[in-house]
Amino acid sequence: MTSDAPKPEQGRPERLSEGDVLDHKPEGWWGDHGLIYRLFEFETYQAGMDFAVRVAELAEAQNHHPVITVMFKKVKITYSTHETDSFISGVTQLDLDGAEAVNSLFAVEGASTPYLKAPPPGAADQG
Ligand SMILES: C[C@H](O)[C@H](O)[C@H]1CNC2=NC(N)=NC(=O)C2=N1
Repeated sequence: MTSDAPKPEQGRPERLSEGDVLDHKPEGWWGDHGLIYRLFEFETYQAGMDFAVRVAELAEAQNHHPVITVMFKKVKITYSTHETDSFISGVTQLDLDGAEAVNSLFAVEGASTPYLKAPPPGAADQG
């Protein structure tokens, strides 16, 4: 008897379980319902917009594109993978890699752009 369940799509990234996402999500990111996301705060609207542009450049370089929501002095970045091995969108290693890269970008920008609000000391270990 052959199973009629769709076979994992060859060459597409594996959709991770919720548990794997929680275990491996980068510092400061939240994960649920097939998404990971983080809210970044800035001193000005323009600083947030500048950061959003840098995230877009990163996404193009990685060919992996998050949803970028620009608000007043806040930017929300949300990653999920549309084309997974299981035919439905969800979190894959590509999203974890992207989120890690966005964290590095924020850390660097924080160092060089006075308008970015660096996380308060000790905020990192609040997950
Ligand atoms: C053809 C191109 O490589 C694909 O459409 C890429 C583009 N960027 C992407 N971004 C995201 N978030 N998920 C994808 O599955 C995806 N696929």
